[in-house]
Amino acid sequence: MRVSCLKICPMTQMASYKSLPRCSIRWNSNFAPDNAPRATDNEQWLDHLAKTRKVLQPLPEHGNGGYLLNDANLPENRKFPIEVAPASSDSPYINVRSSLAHFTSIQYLQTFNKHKHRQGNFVDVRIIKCRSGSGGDGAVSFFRDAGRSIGPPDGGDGGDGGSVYVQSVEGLNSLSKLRTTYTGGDGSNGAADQLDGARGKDTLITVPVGTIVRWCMDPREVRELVSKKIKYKKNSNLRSILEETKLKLDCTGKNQPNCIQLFRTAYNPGEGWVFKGKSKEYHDDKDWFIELKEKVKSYDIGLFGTELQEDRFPLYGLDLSKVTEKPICLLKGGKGGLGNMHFLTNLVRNPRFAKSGRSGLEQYLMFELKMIADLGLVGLPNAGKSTILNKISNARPRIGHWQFTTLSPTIGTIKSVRDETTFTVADIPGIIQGASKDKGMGLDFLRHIERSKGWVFVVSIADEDPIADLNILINELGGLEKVRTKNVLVVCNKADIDCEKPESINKYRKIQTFCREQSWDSLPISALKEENIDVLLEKMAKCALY
Ligand SMILES: Nc1nc2c(ncn2[C@@H]2O[C@H](COP(=O)(O)OP(=O)(O)OP(=O)(O)O)[C@@H](O)[C@H]2O)c(=O)[nH]1
Repeated sequence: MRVSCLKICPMTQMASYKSLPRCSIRWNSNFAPDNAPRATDNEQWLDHLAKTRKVLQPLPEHGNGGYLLNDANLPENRKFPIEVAPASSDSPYINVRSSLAHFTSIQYLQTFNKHKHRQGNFVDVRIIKCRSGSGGDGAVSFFRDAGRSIGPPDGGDGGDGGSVYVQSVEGLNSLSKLRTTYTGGDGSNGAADQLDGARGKDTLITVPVGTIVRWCMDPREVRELVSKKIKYKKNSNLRSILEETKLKLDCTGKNQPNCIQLFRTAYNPGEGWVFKGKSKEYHDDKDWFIELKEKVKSYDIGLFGTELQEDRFPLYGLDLSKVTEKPICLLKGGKGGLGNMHFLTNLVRNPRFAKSGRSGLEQYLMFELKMIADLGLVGLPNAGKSTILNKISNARPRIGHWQFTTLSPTIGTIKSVRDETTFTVADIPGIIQGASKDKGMGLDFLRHIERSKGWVFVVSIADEDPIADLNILINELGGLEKVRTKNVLVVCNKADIDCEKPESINKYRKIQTFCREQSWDSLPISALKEENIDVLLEKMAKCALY
């Protein structure tokens, strides 16, 4: 029995249907495997490579940003400040310098890891080590049979390494279940009888919709770097050190850099051989091997060129704001090495060498979950945000009379009374003065309302100066300019407290005037007593949907 299969010779790039022998099958000992590349095929291929070397130079032109990770996936906040340093004339890359704070997460560098103390299982930032598999080595083997002690080379190619993929799916709402490391399987080595090695197993990272994947530095390296800097600058804080430390990256992109170029640790073109029997030194002395290496160099250059095209990661990250139909490749596995059957020529009769597989890629990637809610509730701690969400939706965030009862965001879904359309509202932890400098719970949770259409400011009318509270919130959120990019509604909660007193009315009037100047809507409510909730819902729907 013989199995018919399609075998493509990487040298001739020609495909032919031939019979492929399988190990357990007895067959005519006078015949070597008939689909092995022959000496003439191989010579033609090697000559062809030598002639086409110029065509296969590593890609000097700036690619369009990779085959999968293209512009369409860039997040909205893609414009973080970068300095583009003019690349040297011989470099095919654009050098980009940007603050380390853009490529790391402060949560992972703080000794007190805030994310571990949140409510429930909610985790919205993870730094994950990803490694794609290495390609297997080509095999050095010769056909043998009863009547033939040594036949033509029949070593198969190594299998390709497994890749790391990511896919966003519905039904998940935390990154807590992600592993700390994802590794693609290594490709198996080739074997005798022209058997190619098995492909390494791919690995898939499943994340919630709304996750952004960014390239980042090894957190251990960043921690070392920061601790060294803190020794010299005693008074500086973590955030300012990250802001001041600039990171230089090789990027690609036509006019503007858009992808970070990743490099594999592997051999130079023409190198990367696996020897069996005789050593590398023995072969390096031989003219025929030097000549062969020169020719194979072209094959390697072509291979490295393809890798350079594929091994790129979007500078501003990969935005998985919708369900991804097919998994997206983050890190591609290494290519398997060529078996010795490809090196039989009229001059090289017994190639006791094969090519080794290409290494995989190892990178740290930061997964950041940005929940996608139509409206975000923002307010100082204790303003009554959770109470509002509790009253208007089925969500049950924690409510308490102490500050920072809410430690993680909660999303509630609301059905508009008027036209039955639904919208979502996110309750995030309270913001205090200095939150942008990491005071209180910091501003990390803002990521969850960054993409919201509207922001609902909740102030407590029972507080001494609600207008000052509103200004604190606006300043911490980045100032009026930034706030104006959203639909804004200002809700004065706790209107049941001292509602008849002229001071309370005055406080509300001041807010009303301020809002009118900004063309924002405002209204007083009592979430606790459910007063004015219907009007609130109507105004919220307007804010979220129009
Ligand atoms: N009198 C009165 N009390 C209210 C009203 N709304 C909320 N409260 C109370 O205010 C306190 C804080 O309410 P929360 O809803 O937890 O406030 P929060 O803004 O979510 O607070 P953080 O979780 O710290 O951000 C609770 O004791 C509520 O019962 C209201 O309309 N009137």
